[in-house]
Amino acid sequence: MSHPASAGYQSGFGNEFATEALPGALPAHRNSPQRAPFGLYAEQLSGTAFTAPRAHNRRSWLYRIRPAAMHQPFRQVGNGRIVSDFGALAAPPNQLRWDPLPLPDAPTDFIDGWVTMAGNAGVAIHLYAANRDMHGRYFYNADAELLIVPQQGRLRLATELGVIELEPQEIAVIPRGVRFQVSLPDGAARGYLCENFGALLRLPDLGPIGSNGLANPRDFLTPHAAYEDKEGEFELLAKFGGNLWSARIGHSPLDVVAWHGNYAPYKYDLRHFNTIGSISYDHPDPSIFLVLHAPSDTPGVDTLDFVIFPPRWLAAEDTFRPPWFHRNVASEFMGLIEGQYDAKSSGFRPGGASLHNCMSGHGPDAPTFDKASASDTSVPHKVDNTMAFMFETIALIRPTAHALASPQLQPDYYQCWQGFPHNFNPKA
Ligand SMILES: O=C(O)Cc1cc(O)ccc1O
Ligand SMILES: [Fe+2]
Repeated sequence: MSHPASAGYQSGFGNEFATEALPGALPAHRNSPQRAPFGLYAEQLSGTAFTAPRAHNRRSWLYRIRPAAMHQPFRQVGNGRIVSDFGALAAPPNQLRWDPLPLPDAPTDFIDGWVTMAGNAGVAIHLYAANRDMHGRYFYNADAELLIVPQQGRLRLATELGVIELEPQEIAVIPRGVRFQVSLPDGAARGYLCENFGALLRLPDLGPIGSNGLANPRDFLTPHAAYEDKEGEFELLAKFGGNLWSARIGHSPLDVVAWHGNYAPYKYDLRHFNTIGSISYDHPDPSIFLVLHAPSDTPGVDTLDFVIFPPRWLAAEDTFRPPWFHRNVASEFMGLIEGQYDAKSSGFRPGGASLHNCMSGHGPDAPTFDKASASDTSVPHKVDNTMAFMFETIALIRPTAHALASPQLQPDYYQCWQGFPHNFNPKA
């Protein structure tokens, strides 16, 4: 398998990067010289407490044409279909599944295209569907870091710290506070978003797996510095305290000419995931598919797990190979980027979503159960052309009113677990 090299990006997870779009723009050996090079303003962007332990401390130094403080006052604007209060409704214990969100008819940019599906204190889960570029409009999120999972159409993420070109089967993370603008090279785009309110996403420990495997750090890519030196009548939009606020700004805020530090956006190609599984018997817990997680203060318990189900070989003998029937203390919101998910024969479509909340029974649908119960497990089988994912959290994932009233909600989802025959025969 070969994929394009990391041309145009700096590689590594959480590294101390250093990059300048103009040679000499990055001050040497100090952050805040009396006068920064080329008349730039030095500015620190902190993503963790100043005193966070070194291993978790994230901040970057930005050398920019104008300080970030230079804009008109913010005024509150409508939140559109973005919801931040997840306590208002009773969350049903039903298994829920949605068809894909249709692409919009009216002109809709990446921010206007957010529809909040569900959330809790640790995460907010949205879909986006958009058909036009953010014209003269820049956005930042003071509430969370933003995990972007495109499903259809590429995204061009022009951020303060450089440009990320993103396509389906890749993900990006934009740190809290980083200003950015999204354009759509394919004219339309759709996908999933997860706001992470908890600890910053990090790579999991590997335990007995050893020093390599799952998502390898070198496959995470951070852009080089790139800046716009542009004056005009622009809008700076902020998501702050759950609400949207708008300010006029007379220049592009993407004016960072050089930066260094470890608080920066990144992308990762899910096709590079080193998938590990059983080569003897039994289907392991899905924690082996963990890409990134946000740990809580309790060891082993996460406020967000980002898990994928990539193409892989199934080789376990005398084993029911697809996901088993189960109930978990964790709550699971799933999406499908491409192909078919191996626990479901139909109905879970690319761009669609499902929600199996705390202790709600779920697992293979009836046709999948029948097929896997009868398959020949003496030969390996490749699950191919597929990419599903899961946002899993320790807290209940509470669907929004919109999600529960959505025309995409499948009222007959429960049917896929009806009609399992009574096979029990104590005399067999
Ligand atoms: O519900 C799901 O499909 C996700 C899932 C997959 C798996 O292989 C084991 C447990 C689990 O929750
Ligand atoms: Fe599950």
